[in-house]
Amino acid sequence: MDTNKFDFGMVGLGVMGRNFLLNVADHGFSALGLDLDAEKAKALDEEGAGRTVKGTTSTEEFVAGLKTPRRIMLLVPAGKVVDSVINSLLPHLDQGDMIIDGGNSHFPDTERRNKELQEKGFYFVGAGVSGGAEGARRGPSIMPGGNPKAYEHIRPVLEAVAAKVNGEPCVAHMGRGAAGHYVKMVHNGIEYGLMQLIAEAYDLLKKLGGLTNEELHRTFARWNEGRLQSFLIEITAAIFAQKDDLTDGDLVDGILDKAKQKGTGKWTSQNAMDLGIPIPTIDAAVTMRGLSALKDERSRAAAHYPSDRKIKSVEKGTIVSEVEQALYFAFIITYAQGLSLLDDASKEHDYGCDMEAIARIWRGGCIIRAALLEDIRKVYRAQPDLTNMLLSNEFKDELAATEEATRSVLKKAIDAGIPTLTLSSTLNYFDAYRSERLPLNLVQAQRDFFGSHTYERLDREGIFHTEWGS
Ligand SMILES: NC(=O)C1=CN([C@@H]2O[C@H](COP(=O)(O)OP(=O)(O)OC[C@H]3O[C@@H](n4cnc5c(N)ncnc54)[C@H](OP(=O)(O)O)[C@@H]3O)[C@@H](O)[C@H]2O)C=CC1
Ligand SMILES: O=C(CO)[C@H](O)[C@H](O)COP(=O)(O)O
Repeated sequence: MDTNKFDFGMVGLGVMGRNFLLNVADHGFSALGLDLDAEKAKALDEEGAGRTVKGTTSTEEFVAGLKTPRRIMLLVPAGKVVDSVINSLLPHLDQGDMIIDGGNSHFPDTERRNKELQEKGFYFVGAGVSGGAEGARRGPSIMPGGNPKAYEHIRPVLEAVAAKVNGEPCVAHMGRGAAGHYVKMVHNGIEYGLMQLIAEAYDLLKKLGGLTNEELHRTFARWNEGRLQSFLIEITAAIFAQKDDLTDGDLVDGILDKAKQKGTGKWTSQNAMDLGIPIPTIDAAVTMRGLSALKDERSRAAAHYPSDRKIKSVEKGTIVSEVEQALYFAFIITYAQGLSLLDDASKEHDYGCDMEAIARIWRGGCIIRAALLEDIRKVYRAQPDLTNMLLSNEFKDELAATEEATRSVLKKAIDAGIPTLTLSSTLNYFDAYRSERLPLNLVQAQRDFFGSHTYERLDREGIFHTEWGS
């Protein structure tokens, strides 16, 4: 009865939705798209020519055109739009239909929508999608969570369209409730951390080593052939080679140094704070976006505190080698921080996340894909209950081997007055994490001194309070 109807529906035919839907159609599923903008619906018809793809601006036509139980994905801006789209669809849907929110929704919203839709007899899947336009078109990494029965129903489509690494699709059920959007949020937090580390590496290479854009291009391209191999290193190499259409210079030099943010990095830091899980690399990266946005104030501060600090140049080979080691050291620790947050959140929210599956599906399609994730996957396959991958033997030797270069480059950065908030936070996290004794005994004493907050002792059990100074 449904034979002339479409297999899969998409609401939102912008950058992600249009490309994702064309990808669905490439894999033999008929695909119907809805957007309020007639131009976008028409563009889908044109781009989808030769495949079973159609765009519409009518919600009624869209819903009526889909096979039941319906599989409807939303790729619309996160926030109120998602609720508004769901509310516009609901009166037309049948029990058992499924809505998949593929945008970057905040996980508490997903939790709420999950409950509300389940109570009304519909399935809801909060699914993180990563890979940008190209990923959506050719194979993203997909992080669906929620009811496992719902996942089984969309699994064939998602496995077909997802990126593949060694034949394995970069999609898996992430866990119960809002697990999919939680995992995507942390993915983006790691993304912020890695991007800022790369930006600091660029600053160090340029200011300490005097590398030109051409040399930066070649350096990053070479790094991408080695252990730093990753999407972000690859695109960074390409960025340094990009000429500016509007001037004779290189495009990177003409771009305003104010980084925007949509909120996923900040949410990661906020939730990590709520759970008490330290992720200082990601926190520092979010802070640096904030600092970058204060461009006018920074200009005033630069005039207020002029620096006559001489930058002692470093031989190019030395700085390139040290920065490569520091980046590798920091990449490992950034993934470790993000995954330790996920491990804790999974327990706290009862998501039931499989850490190996997360590392596996991040190996391809997404923005943080990297060769390193294969090693991380192996760690969690061998020790699924590890709270922090730094406790495994896998990275012990590599961290030991790259630690000295990280210290060396940071000393030079401090001497030269080059900001390295993210890289130095990463090293400090490592130093603190492996310190059996931290000076926080003094903080406990201070808390007890001014607020009778009590303390525990090293030498005996119990809770103590002292009348300090008496
Ligand atoms: N761009 C990226 O690289 C990535 C984005 N994401 C996430 O995916 C989601 C979509 O992002 P993206 O594709 O970039 O955003 P776009 O703004 O490019 O596309 C969103 C589309 O949704 C349409 N839309 C808005 N409201 C409605 C509605 N009520 N009914 C139907 N269509 C509607 C918009 O139309 P109109 O413009 O006319 O309002 C637009 O075509 C976001 O949550 C984003 O954070 C996730 C990973 C990567
Ligand atoms: O989800 C993504 C990739 O995985 C998006 O590209 C992300 O929204 C970019 O975030 P921001 O605008 O905050 O830098």
